[in-house]
Amino acid sequence: AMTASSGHDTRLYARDHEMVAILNAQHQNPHYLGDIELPKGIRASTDAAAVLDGADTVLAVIPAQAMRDGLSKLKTLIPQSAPVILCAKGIERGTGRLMSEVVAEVLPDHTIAALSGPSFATDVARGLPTAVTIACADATIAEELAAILSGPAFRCYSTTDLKGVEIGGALKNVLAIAAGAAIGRGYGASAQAALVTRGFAELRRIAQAMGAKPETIMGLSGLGDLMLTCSSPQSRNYSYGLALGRGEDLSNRPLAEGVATAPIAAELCERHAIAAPIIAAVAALLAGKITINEAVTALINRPLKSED
Ligand SMILES: NC(=O)C1=CN([C@@H]2O[C@H](COP(=O)(O)OP(=O)(O)OC[C@H]3O[C@@H](n4cnc5c(N)ncnc54)[C@H](O)[C@@H]3O)[C@@H](O)[C@H]2O)C=CC1
Ligand SMILES: O=C(CO)COP(=O)(O)O
Repeated sequence: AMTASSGHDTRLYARDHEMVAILNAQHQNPHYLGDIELPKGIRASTDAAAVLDGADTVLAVIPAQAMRDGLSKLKTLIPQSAPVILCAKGIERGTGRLMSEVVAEVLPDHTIAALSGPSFATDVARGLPTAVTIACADATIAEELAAILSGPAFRCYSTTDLKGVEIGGALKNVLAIAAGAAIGRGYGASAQAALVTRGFAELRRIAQAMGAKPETIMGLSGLGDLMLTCSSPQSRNYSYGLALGRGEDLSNRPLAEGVATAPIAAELCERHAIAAPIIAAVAALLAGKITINEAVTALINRPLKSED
């Protein structure tokens, strides 16, 4: 919707024939976006070759855990000259790879960029004002992509800090589960603010260890998306946490990327001796190893330390 609103010829590949037919005929995507009117310029198809033929830029909007498989199937169809913009927020389970590292393995000769920041799909589709960050190691390409994607209500900042952008996007989902779980369990807004703030300290620590820039973590793709995702039931990760906290049934829920990212993020922190007790608690909670009450008690009773 954002590229079409900015006047670009926008083609969408999807596997679901019914969704494609409805999108082309009614300019809506009822299952994901309700009755929101999408730009008429979007043309959807189940024919990946036709969609990708001659594309100048490719946006990869596949869940993080399916990114390797999804792009592997399409790799011969993606034009060599087209930068691939990753929109998934997560760390690959099993390998611990960031999405750009996964894609570098699948499409080693392509320019890779990542688009991230506080942006609920429904807000963007409605044309509500949104600001995000696009990262690419090549500053000129990052600026070009920011110009291409920006539109009347969509403002795109650019950076060369690909890792920083990816780490923020992946970890805010894990922290949103913690925030939602605390609210769902009835711990209140003060506990929520404490979890988000100390979760942000963990994010900063991990980012520093991975060589990301502090400015990126303080920016839209870090703090910005953390604020959004940890405070709104519109977030699937936050609402997953809410349901967990309330003891609700967790089957058949929409995608919550933090569920898959939490264990691998916790493992990476442990391996690199980075203190990340909230991320570790989310992983343990999701694995059924501890209860929310035990997690909160353990966090609050950790040895006292300086606030860094
Ligand atoms: N929905 C949102 O507000 C935002 C989502 N994101 C990120 O975008 C990524 C995707 O999220 P959503 O689109 O919301 O998820 P979704 O679950 O709503 O849709 C994902 C789509 O990918 C398709 N898919 C799954 N595996 C595939 C494969 N192997 N090949 C081709 N298609 C495949 C699914 O059929 C589905 O249509 C996630 O990492 C999410 O964190 C980022 C910003 C905002
Ligand atoms: O990343 C998002 C907004 O920036 C969407 O968050 P959820 O995946 O938690 O819905």
